[in-house]
Amino acid sequence: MAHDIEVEIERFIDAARHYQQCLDLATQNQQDNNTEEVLVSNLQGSRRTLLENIARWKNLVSTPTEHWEQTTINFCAESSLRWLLEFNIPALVPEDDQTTITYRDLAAAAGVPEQELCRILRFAMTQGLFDEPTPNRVAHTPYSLAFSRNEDYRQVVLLQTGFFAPMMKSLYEAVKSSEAAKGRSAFNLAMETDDPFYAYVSKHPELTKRFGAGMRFVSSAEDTSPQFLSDGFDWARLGKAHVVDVSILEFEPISACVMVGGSMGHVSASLAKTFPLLHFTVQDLPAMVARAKASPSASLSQLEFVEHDFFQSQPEASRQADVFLLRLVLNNWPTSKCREILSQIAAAMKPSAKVVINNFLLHDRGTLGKRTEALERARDLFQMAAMNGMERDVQEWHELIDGVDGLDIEKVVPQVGGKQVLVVARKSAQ
Ligand SMILES: C[S@@+](CC[C@H](N)C(=O)[O-])C[C@H]1O[C@@H](n2cnc3c(N)ncnc32)[C@H](O)[C@@H]1O
Repeated sequence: MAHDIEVEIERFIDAARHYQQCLDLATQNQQDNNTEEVLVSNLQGSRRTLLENIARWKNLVSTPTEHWEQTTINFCAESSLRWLLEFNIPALVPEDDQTTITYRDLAAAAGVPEQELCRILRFAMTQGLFDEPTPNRVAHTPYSLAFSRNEDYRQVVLLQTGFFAPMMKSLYEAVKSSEAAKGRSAFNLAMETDDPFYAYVSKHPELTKRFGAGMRFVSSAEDTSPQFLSDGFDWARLGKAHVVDVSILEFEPISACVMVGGSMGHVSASLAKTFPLLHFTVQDLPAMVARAKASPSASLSQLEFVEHDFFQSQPEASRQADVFLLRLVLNNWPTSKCREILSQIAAAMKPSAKVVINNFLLHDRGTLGKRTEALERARDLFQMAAMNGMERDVQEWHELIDGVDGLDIEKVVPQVGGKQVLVVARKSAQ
């Protein structure tokens, strides 16, 4: 244990030294654009290493009592954050770093009681959110300022704290009352609805808006770009071919500069641009198809949108398809449901057709940094709570496909240094 701590201290000091060197170089400001790119990437790397080290340290040095204390801090942090963002407090604090606002003026501007505001802000300040540089006057920190400058960031955190958090907290009740056996999830319990997750979100405009903001924010913060899908499968070799993409993207259009042709069917749209000989049939439920047909993607001649429920037999036209593409779909469903979806596809496949699955990959325990692993596992728990879905590791992808009559796995390709995986399957020999 003492040795572990010693090694951890050395790692931490190394990362901190590296971080400081990067900062020093950056402030000397004598570099050209190329050096600046390297510096930014080095800074990013050493910042992440520091965060990973801190996560390991916390686990290493905390006693059970301190973990309990941390849990108290965590749930207060979550609820105070929601309170401050719902009342849009960040937008009411002056952005200029020389200017501050009194608690009284801030409370009046937000229309909230001064005493509650003050108590909630003083807790939030312990988490790096806002500051009180002189008594009774509130100022921004870089963290609180980000909410005032980036509305998508505010919306995505409101989605987490106001919608995802209650859903995650119902995981216990969901298992206790065997909701999965009734086709329901923790989400159904928390929201007191029988609607499936996506149907519920699309019926609630405020939630749909928050999801749209969430998708924009996540696509700028994480590498979920379709580039890996484009590079990882030999699309060019198909020549003139027909691809059935079994789902559209779920929520509001993302700006055309982020995703080719708007978000509706953005993955097919992006592949269509790179591989002009491919023709795409993009399927989804009726409401999604109606929205897609009204989006900019509808004008692309290589794309057609078709209503289809993937638990039903594929339309006759799919029998000529060369590829069935499932991107970020199967993690939304438990294995038995995934097999139903894949069986419908297998039944429609011509002998030379392929199934291409693009999803997140669960890495083996202990092979990633603690914080990265926690985020990956959190994504898996989110799928469990929302839709009884799951993220899968390499073995689980094999098990899933092996359990589908008429499909054989061809290859599983993890993204090097990334979060994604490509699973390619072919029709079993008769
Ligand atoms: C996570 S999104 C897929 C995202 C998209 N493929 C992408 O890569 O961005 C899941 C999609 O599955 C669709 N979906 C859910 N149930 C469906 C069903 N029974 N049949 C067809 N599509 C369905 C939803 O409407 C939603 O568009």
